Amino acid sequence: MSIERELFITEVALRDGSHAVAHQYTTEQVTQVAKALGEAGVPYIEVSHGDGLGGSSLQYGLSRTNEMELIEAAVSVCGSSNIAVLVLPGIGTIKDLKEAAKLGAKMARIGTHVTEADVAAQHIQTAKELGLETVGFLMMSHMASVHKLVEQAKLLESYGADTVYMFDSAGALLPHEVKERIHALRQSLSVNIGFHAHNNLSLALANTLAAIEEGATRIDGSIRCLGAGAGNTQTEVLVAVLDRMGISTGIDLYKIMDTAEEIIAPILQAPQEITRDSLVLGYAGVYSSFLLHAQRAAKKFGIDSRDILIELGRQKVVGGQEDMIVDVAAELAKNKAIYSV
Ligand SMILES: CC[C@H](O)CC(=O)C(=O)O
Ligand SMILES: [Mn+2]
Repeated sequence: MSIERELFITEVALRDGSHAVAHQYTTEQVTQVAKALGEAGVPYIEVSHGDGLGGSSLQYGLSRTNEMELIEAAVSVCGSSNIAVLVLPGIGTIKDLKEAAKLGAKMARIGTHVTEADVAAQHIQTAKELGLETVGFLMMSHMASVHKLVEQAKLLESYGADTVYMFDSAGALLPHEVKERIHALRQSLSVNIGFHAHNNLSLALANTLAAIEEGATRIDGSIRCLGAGAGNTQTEVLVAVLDRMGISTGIDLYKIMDTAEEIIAPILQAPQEITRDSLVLGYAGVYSSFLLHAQRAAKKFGIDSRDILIELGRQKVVGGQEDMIVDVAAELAKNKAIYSV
């Protein structure tokens, strides 16, 4: 039986949420979550290291479990849902992509920094050749003008992406800025438009609704907000709100709420609240996945993690420059020592 959906939700807790659990997912956890999400009727479930295939490293954080094992486990229990994998060219390789496809992944989501779309060409083309539904996405979209965003999105479309997403990776955008950007994308592209929010300024749902109003039909959610920083648009809340708006997602509201309460809540290492640090991510426009790295560096150097995040925002540090977090912390600690004598 085919389910009627006007809007397609990709659940990202098993990928974006990997940042929040320091990439420590076990096969048992992924199996339990993917099975429940499948039963709830979630169309796409993303499973990968937080930084995508191949992300397990000292730079990004070592995974507890090989992600191919997690993908295989999710595929075996997800029913008619599709498993998606995330790939950042430069981290994830074509070989990783082929391996994930062989294990049964059905969607590839290939992303770059908002000004670097050209590095995604080969990965997008390969994903299409592998028969995968293919998403191209642009991260840290608050850092580019609307004109630049559209230019880069058109490149992703020209490489063959079926859908182009705008990612508000820092949770820094305000609703009117989301509207303007999604409107421009909708006007300029023929493919599906998607949106991925972070809740650092408590705007994930408002921004998501703004994106939908402007024509986005592919939306990322994280159940119980399990994602980097303050997490993403909370899936079960989004499903309820869309239902009230008369927009069908094909997701069973009771089942997704039960999954959040009974399966996800016990996995959370800390409540997905907007803490002072996650608030600063949105305020300063810093990549949400930097949160735990900055907190660790703050502890090591005896300084306030907010100062590290503000400085990273000032220096416009982007994904892939995680080593800068320690450099910035060391510099701030040195200055603090100099000025305190
Ligand atoms: C893969 C890096 C990053 O976490 C992708 C993402 O979810 C974002 O930019 O928000
Ligand atoms: Mn994210």
